[in-house]
Amino acid sequence: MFHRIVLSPLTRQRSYGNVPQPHAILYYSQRATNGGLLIAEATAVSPTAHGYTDSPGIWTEEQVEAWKPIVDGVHAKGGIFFCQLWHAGRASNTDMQPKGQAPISCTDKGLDLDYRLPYSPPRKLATDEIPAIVEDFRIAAKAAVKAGFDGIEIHAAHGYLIDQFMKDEVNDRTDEYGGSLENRCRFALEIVQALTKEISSGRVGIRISPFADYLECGDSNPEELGMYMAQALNEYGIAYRDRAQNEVRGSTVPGPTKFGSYEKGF
Ligand SMILES: Cc1cc2nc3c(=O)[nH]c(=O)nc-3n(C[C@H](O)[C@H](O)[C@H](O)COP(=O)(O)O)c2cc1C
Repeated sequence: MFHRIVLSPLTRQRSYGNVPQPHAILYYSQRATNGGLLIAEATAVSPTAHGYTDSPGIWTEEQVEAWKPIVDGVHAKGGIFFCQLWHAGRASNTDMQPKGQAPISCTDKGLDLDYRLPYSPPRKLATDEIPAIVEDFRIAAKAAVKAGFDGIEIHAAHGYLIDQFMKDEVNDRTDEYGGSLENRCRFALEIVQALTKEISSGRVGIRISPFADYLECGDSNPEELGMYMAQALNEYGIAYRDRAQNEVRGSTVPGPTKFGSYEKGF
C-alpha cells in the first residue's frame, strides 16, 4: 500500500562527525506514514563528497550501522525510505576535504559567492579519475541497501557535483565529459547505469534541477537539458525522477515528479 505524500530531502547538519545520530530515529519516524515515501537528507558518498559540516555519510561501516536503527524506525511506521546520495563537488572547502585538499569538480573555476561556506577553488578531475567517482556512488548505493534503505535517490540537482557536470555555465571540459549535451550528461547517466545494475532500477530515483542556477550552476538551455535527461532516463526504467525547484510555467520538461515502477512496489 503506497500513497503520494513524499518528504523532500532536507539537510539537517546534525550528523556530528558525519555519522547519523540516534536523535534522527525520532526525527524521521515522526515524519513517516504508512505507505509514504521519505527521502533522507543529502548523504555523502565518499570523504571528498561533503559540502556542509555535520552532514551524514554512507562510506564507512560506522555510518552504515548508525543508519540502521533510523531506517528501522521508519519501517516500523510503514514508511518507505530512500537515501539521497550526494557529492558536493566544488560547493565545499579545504577544511572539509581529506588532508585539506581542494574540492573536486568538472572544472577549476571556483564559486564567487560565499553562501553557507567560504568555498575553496576546486581541482578539475582528470578524465581517468571519473570512473572512481562513479564507483563511489555504486558502493554507497550498496551500503544504503545494507543499512536497510528501500532505495536511493541520486542528487543530481542544485549545483552539486553531478549538476556541475551537466550545466554549460560550469562545465568547461574538452574531453568526453564536456561540450555536447550528451557529453555533459555522461557522468550522471554512468552513475544511473552503475546504480541500476547494483541495486535494481526499481530502487533508484534521481533529482535534477535543469532550470535552477543555485550555486552559480546555470545552463544556457535548461529546456533542452531537462528534455535530454528525461528521455535518457526513460531508458533505465528507474523508480522516479524528481525535477526540483524553480518550476518554469509553460515548460514542456516533464515534472516535477514522475513515478515509475516504484508505484508497483519492489
Ligand atoms: C533547510 C533545507 C535543507 C535542504 N536540503 C536538501 C537536501 O539535502 N537535498 C535536496 O535535494 N534538497 C534539499 N532542500 C530542498 C528541499 O528538498 C525542497 O526542494 C525545497 O525546500 C523546496 O520545497 P518547498 O517549496 O516545499 O520548501 C533543502 C531545503 C531546505 C530549506
